[in-house]
Amino acid sequence: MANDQDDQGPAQYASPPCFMHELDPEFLAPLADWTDVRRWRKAERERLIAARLAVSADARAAMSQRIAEGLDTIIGEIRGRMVSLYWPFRGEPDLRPWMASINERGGRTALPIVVEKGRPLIFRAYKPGDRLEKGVWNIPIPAEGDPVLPEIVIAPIVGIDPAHYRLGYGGGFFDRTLAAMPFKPLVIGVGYELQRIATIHPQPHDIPMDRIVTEA
Ligand SMILES: Nc1nc2c(c(=O)[nH]1)N(C=O)[C@@H](CNc1ccc(C(=O)N[C@@H](CCC(=O)O)C(=O)O)cc1)CN2
Ligand SMILES: Nc1ncnc2c1ncn2[C@@H]1O[C@H](COP(=O)(O)OP(=O)(O)OP(=O)(O)O)[C@@H](O)[C@H]1O
Repeated sequence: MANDQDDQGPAQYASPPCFMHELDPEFLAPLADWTDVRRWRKAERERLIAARLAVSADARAAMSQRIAEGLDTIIGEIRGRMVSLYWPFRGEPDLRPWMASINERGGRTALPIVVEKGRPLIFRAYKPGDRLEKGVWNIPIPAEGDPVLPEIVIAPIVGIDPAHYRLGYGGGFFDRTLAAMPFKPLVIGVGYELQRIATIHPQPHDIPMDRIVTEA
C-alpha cells in the first residue's frame, strides 16, 4: 500500500523534544505551577539540609567564624544598631559568638518569634544570658520583652540562587515578615557555599536578599 507509513520506522512527534539541557547543563525548564514548585522545593530542602548536616561540626564552626567576619565587613560600625539573628538548628551557621561580640561593641541583637503559622514573625531584643523559653517547633525564643524592629535582618538560608532568592524551611515566614515591616531593613542571607543552587524557581511572594554571606 503506497500511503501506509506504518512500516517506515517509528512514529514521529509533531515537534522535536527540547534538548537544551544537553547544550547547557545549567538550563532549567521553568516549573509549570505552584504544585510542581512546592514539590520540587520540598525535595530540594531535604537534600540541602542533609548535605549541610553531613559536614563535620568542626568544619561548620570554622565556616561560621568566616561568615561572622564577612558580616562585620558588610555592616561596618555596629554601635547603636540592631541586628536580628536566629537560634541555630539543623546545621545552620552558629553566629552566637558574633551575637555576643555585637553586644560587647555597643550594638543590639534580637531573635525572631513565630507567633502563628501563616503570620509574619515578630522580633524581640535578646542578648546572651537573657532568659529563653520554647516557642513553636521548640525553637528557643526570648522569654520577655516588647517587639522591636531591627534595621539589619540576618536570614539563614537552606538554598540560595544567583538572583539572591532564598529557599527557607517552607513556612514563608521571612517573606511575610519583610513584606509587613514598616521600612525595608538590610536583609543578609547567610549559609554555606554548598547551599548555592541554580534557581529556587522564584514566585511572586519571594523577596530577594540584599546580600549573601558564606564562608568563601
Ligand atoms: N534558626 C532559625 N530560626 C527561625 C527560622 C529559621 O529559618 N532558622 N525561621 C525562618 O523562617 C523561623 C522559623 N521557621 C520555620 C519554618 C518551618 C519549620 C518546620 O519545621 N516546618 C515543618 C513543616 C511544617 C508545616 O508544613 O507546617 C518541617 O519542615 O518539618 C521550622 C521553622 C523563625 N526562626
Ligand atoms: N507575603 C506573603 N503573603 C502571603 N503568603 C505568603 C507570603 N509570603 C509567603 N507566603 C506563603 O508561604 C508559603 C511558603 O513559602 P516559601 O516556600 O517561599 O517558604 P520559605 O521562604 O522557604 O520559608 P521560611 O521563610 O519560613 O524559611 C507559600 O505558600 C507562600 O505562598
